[in-house]
Amino acid sequence: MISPVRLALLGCGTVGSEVVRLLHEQSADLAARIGAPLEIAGIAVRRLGRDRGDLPVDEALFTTDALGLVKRDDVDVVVEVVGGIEPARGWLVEALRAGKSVVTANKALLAEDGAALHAAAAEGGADLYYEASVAGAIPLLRPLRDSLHGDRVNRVTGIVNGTTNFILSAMDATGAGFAEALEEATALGYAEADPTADVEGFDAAAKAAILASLAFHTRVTAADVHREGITEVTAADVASARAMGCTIKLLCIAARVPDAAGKETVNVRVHPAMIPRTHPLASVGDAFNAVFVEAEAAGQLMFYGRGAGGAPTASAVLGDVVAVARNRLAGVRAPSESAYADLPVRPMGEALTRYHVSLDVADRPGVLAAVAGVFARHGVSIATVRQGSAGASGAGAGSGEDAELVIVTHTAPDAALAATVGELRGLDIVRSVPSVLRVEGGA
Ligand SMILES: NC(=O)C1=CN([C@@H]2O[C@H](COP(=O)(O)OP(=O)(O)OC[C@H]3O[C@@H](n4cnc5c(N)ncnc54)[C@H](OP(=O)(O)O)[C@@H]3O)[C@@H](O)[C@H]2O)C=CC1
Ligand SMILES: N[C@@H](CC=O)C(=O)O
Repeated sequence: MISPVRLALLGCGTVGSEVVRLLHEQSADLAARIGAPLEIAGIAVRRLGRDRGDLPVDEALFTTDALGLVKRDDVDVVVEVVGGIEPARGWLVEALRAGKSVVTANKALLAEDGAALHAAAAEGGADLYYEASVAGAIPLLRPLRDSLHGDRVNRVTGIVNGTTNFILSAMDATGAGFAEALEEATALGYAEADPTADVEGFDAAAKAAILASLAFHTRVTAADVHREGITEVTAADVASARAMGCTIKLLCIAARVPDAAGKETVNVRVHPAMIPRTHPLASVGDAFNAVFVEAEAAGQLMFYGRGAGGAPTASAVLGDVVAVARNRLAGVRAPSESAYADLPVRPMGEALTRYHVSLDVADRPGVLAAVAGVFARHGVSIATVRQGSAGASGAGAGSGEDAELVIVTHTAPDAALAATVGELRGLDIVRSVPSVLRVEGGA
């Protein structure tokens, strides 16, 4: 009789409870695929006695001693779906050093200190799998880690946060403002009680760091990622994007870029951006995720699906569990990730992109020339200018004394645009600068 592969499940919340359910419902298939049954050795949670609905699991398996569970001799594989940096890092380093393979969905930890986990895995000869940490159910990390290993990935552009995509899609569809769309996302259970990590871009920045590290065989941490959230995106921005044939998405962008001396660097950023409605990512609505990968030989690839939620994320977790269990039975471990490139991370000020700038200005002769002069002084070339009456946010809206200028630039360094906007804000002819948005993807 083949001995079971025994799992320590750390966490039994949104994702963990679905892992338990799938392990139960698919136990026969999983055993057939692995060549041995999977068994839950224990489940670590924060509080015992909590109502866990009709979860098909023996209450006696629950413990609050996660580290004790990890250290048990009868545990082969550790599945971590708790989240956060500590104590998760301590548990996983302990498991990996002891030769127990780890499956985790913990993007925050991987983005902050993935190097410590990889080092512990190498030391213990264990596997470290984390497909669920980026874009939930979408098979994305293993294609980057395995299938595209013969190619050279140059750029990854993604919508990797479901909550913000739901909010921006709702704003685009209904004309709602940010607060109203967030309220809807909360009512539907997409946004958490504290939505800060999602709406301020922290969640997407962690995913961007993981994607960039894998795509470019280097180490990028969350601290290396330029991050802006969507809280400043207004209904007026969304309407303006629409008028240009664009929509606004929170994008995660990781790209190889040469520096001035031609040396390769990486630029990794998360921010809202206008993209043309014809772009493959523009039609990604609701809480879906999608990631667009550009590789030298493969060309353009698109990965699409559910990036959040208990069951979709548990699907990715179990896929990893099957892989590490098979490796364990075969007595092998996946080759370690090749972070050989050690590419410098480019400062955001040097990132090149286009901009959509809206200005409320005094409507009198010479103003357009003065504004254009500021852009020219900072080396930012203007592509188009549209003038209308001052927007709803403009100080002189409806007075006939002010006008709204919407300027779209050619590609320019971020620092040059920031200096331009800084100088514009100091001019008495400029009443306000209600919005500055980046424009991506050929609009
Ligand atoms: N939810 C999602 O859609 C996705 C989540 N993820 C990632 O998956 C992980 C889990 O997320 P999610 O399921 O939503 O989180 P939840 O908050 O729903 O669940 C967390 C679980 O961890 C347990 N826990 C918390 N602290 C401790 C502790 N100190 N010791 C032992 N157990 C503890 C909680 O116990 P108790 O039940 O007693 O409260 C709970 O069971 C995170 O890393 C998240 O980023 C990744 C992709 C999508
Ligand atoms: N909060 C995240 C879910 C997990 O990654 C999201 O909204 O995408």
